[in-house]
Amino acid sequence: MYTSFDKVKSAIDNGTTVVDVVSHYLKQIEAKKHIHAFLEVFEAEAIQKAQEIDAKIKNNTAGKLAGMVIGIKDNLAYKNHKVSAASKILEGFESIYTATAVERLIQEDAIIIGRLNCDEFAMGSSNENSAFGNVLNPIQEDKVPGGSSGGSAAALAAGLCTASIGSDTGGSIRQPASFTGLIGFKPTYGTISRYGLLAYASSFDQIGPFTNTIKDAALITAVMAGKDEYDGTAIQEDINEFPIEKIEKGSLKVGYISDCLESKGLNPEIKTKLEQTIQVLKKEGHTVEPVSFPYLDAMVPTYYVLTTAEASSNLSRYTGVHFGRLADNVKGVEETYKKSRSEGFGEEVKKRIMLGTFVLSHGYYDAYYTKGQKVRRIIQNKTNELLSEYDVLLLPTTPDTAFKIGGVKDAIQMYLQDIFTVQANLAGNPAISLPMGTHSNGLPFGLQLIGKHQKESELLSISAYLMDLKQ
Ligand SMILES: NC(=O)C[C@H](N)C(=O)O
Repeated sequence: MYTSFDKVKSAIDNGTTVVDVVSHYLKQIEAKKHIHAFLEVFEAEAIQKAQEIDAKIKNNTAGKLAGMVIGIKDNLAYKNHKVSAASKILEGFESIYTATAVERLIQEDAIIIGRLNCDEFAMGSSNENSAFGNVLNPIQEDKVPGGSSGGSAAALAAGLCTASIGSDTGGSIRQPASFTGLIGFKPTYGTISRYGLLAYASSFDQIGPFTNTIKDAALITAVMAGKDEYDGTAIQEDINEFPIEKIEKGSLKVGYISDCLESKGLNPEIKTKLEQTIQVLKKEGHTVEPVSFPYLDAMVPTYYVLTTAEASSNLSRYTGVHFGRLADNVKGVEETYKKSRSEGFGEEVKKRIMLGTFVLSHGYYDAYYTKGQKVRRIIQNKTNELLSEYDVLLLPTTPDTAFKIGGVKDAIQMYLQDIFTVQANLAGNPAISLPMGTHSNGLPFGLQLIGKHQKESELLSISAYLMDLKQ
């Protein structure tokens, strides 16, 4: 019912209260409990906030997001609320501060309705790595919703909030958006402050929204974006708006990455949809050309060498002493750390910490970490070179549609989910997954656009245009 902010606002204009809107979502959350999108619902608090915002609306003092009900991924800090990154090691931990992104949403009167399930520390592509149980894809419940922001995708796709927030290190917003038929937007690295985002791989992590409309994606992202004294890697300017401009016929230069289109693992129906999209764009007079990006094979290895290295360092703070869960009956530092970490972290997280420690270790550092950094630079340079000639790059979001729960057992197979999404994180560019098709198996899938650094308006404008062309 309230699938976009415009719909919420028009209901409010016609006499619906924000309390009504929140109550609607709470009922839906209860009815769809079994998909397990939420780890916690802030029921009483959301109703109370809604009452306050109803009063503000009456007094004409409400913020830009009054009436917007948002779920946040469980790796975003929210003062006096639990945050666990879906890990046992942080079970019961309450945050003592609020992430900048969340704070800015609240400042504009968005209502935070709860914390959303995800893969533990954002490591995964199916949400099966959550320590608190997996999430069902609301489109077909025997399928995964994708990951790591699987709860964020499932909650919005099931109609449990107006929008949701996730984080994207290597595709964690775009891949679940593709699997659930949503828009998933990863802005340029640094557009949104990472302060209060539980770090996985700091030079990759970026917060972003899941929405049903481009207008909502632009609005929410702009609210969260802009400089922040708590994150030195954040953009140095204030951002008020990402205006959506009209795209004129024949004005675009689109490069489609032929290596992705020809990739062996790509589902033929996704390939066909991409080819059709290319034809539609050409018919509208745009320049659409194949471009070569010959590093597809290097993408996943480079991503996993570098992100695991960063993760091994970032996750060293979870000792059971400073944060979260302390193992029972332990003596001395070594035993305390060992037992708390062994019991607190899940298998995938442990695997990545070990891999990251290995690639950073003396003797292997140059062979893996330094080499990985060099390849990253080559990928960045090539991406920028292509985007100096084209407005956007067009490629699939995922090789296939959502898979069966438990259906992908092989780690490499799981990592290959990210083959088309990690380019934007390695290069830092903004990228978006747009719900462009439905497969004959009944599942949605997305197409992806990669834009120029800090040109979110341009990317969102082209996205809106492409989604309109589709209809
Ligand atoms: N976090 C992400 O962006 C997802 C990616 N599949 C990973 O496991 O690293």
